[in-house]
Amino acid sequence: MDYYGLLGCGVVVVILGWTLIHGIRCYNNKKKILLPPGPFSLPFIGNLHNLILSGDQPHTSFWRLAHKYGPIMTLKLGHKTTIVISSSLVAKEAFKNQDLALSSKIDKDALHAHDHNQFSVIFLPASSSRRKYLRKLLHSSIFSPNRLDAGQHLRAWKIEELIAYCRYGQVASDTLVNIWSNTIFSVDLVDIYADPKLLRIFRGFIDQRLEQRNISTTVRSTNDFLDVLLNIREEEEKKGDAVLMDTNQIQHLCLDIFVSGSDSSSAVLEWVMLELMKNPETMKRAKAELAEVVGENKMIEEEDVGHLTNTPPPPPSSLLTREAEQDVELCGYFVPKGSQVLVNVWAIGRDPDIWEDPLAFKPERFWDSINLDFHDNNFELIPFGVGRRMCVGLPLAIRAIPAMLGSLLNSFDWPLEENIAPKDLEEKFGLILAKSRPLQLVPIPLNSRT
Ligand code: HEM
Repeated sequence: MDYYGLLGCGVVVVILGWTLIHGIRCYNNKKKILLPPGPFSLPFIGNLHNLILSGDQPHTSFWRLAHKYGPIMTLKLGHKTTIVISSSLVAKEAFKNQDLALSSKIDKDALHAHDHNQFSVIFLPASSSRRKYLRKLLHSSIFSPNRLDAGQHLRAWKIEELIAYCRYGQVASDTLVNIWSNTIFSVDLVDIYADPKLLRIFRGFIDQRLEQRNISTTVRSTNDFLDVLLNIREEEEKKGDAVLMDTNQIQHLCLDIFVSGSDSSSAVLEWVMLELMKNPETMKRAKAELAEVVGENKMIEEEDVGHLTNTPPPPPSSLLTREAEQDVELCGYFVPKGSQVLVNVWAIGRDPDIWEDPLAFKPERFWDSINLDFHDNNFELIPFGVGRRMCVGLPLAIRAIPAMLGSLLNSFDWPLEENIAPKDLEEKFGLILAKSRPLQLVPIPLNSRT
């Protein structure tokens, strides 16, 4: 075949190929799969009226609507298409098979202030190489078993301080903030935590540490998370690599850890204490176990935690919030690119098909699985999230929170507050459900028993 013959064949092949691909696309479009079912939506406001009129918190409204429309439903929140997942089976289907496509976070304008969206492990797209790098670093440099062991004395010391003061409530959440701030910077942060300009505060710590390191290049006495990050930066500089771990990145990473770690942990502690107050038998059993395993009036070490069955942290999460990075087919329905995907963790944790007597506080329901499996195969229990976005602080949370709770129970009697008002049981909506008003209890030191 001559040159022109070959060229002609090539053109025909290209045209046929294009026609075939175009034909397949058209066929797929016609085969159109539908969005999940959901209530009729109004122009502009979508289904916001369904949520507002119910008078409930968003997670409870979603739960009620799911009874009518099923475990995967579509709502329009304003103009935004929102897919709400309310069962462990659909969550499993979504995150076992489509995790990457569903692992981006919902973009919010507020995140663009100080470019937090560009540096945050929480808000960078799941496929971003910077995010992968940061997540790996958090696993290996702050939440690895060795690192956590190394920082254990520090956390124990903070709990001792708490027990010493014990003005419970305010102090408990302050202690948790200080545990994280000591892990990162080796200083207490709580007095300034209320300041909204946390990034600026972190900057001050970083500059101060850099100065100390300049004065003495050999001594790295704190060896906390900040030192680890500055060491990484030094390595990058030495190798002449592009410096990823610059001061800006360090500030944003610290902000992520503070925001994620502090509220969630203090919420758990408050809810467990409240539940124990409401369930005196369970409180009695927990205290008896602590006295037997550790000895009355002693602090609980993190290594004791694995031997205790009565003090599991109940999950205070409400919703996991994700955004579909591409079109996805889920349980036979269409989840369009750009839609927000909400997983109602609250509803899954209260599903009567999974949990017997789901609203009762029964730590004994976990006795068969002392080491609660919060990991990926167990979609019935996902307070720490799932897949690529799963809580990176989990290994710390499941050691530090029970140690703190156990120490409080083992050092004090907590007289039953007879007038727990209905308001005390109310939730304040957020991705982590806090109490609507702080729990105030009066501890009685054990050695003051008559
Ligand atoms: C009982 C306490 C805690 C609960 C219930 C909790 C829950 C969660 C949840 C639900 C997520 C989102 C997961 C998802 O979207 O799939 C998350 C993410 C995260 N948590 Fe936690 N958390 C707790 C403690 C902590 C602590 C102590 C830290 C650190 C000190 C921490 C750091 C983080 C970070 C950095 C992320 C973002 C992970 C990512 O996007 O890759 N958390 N957590």
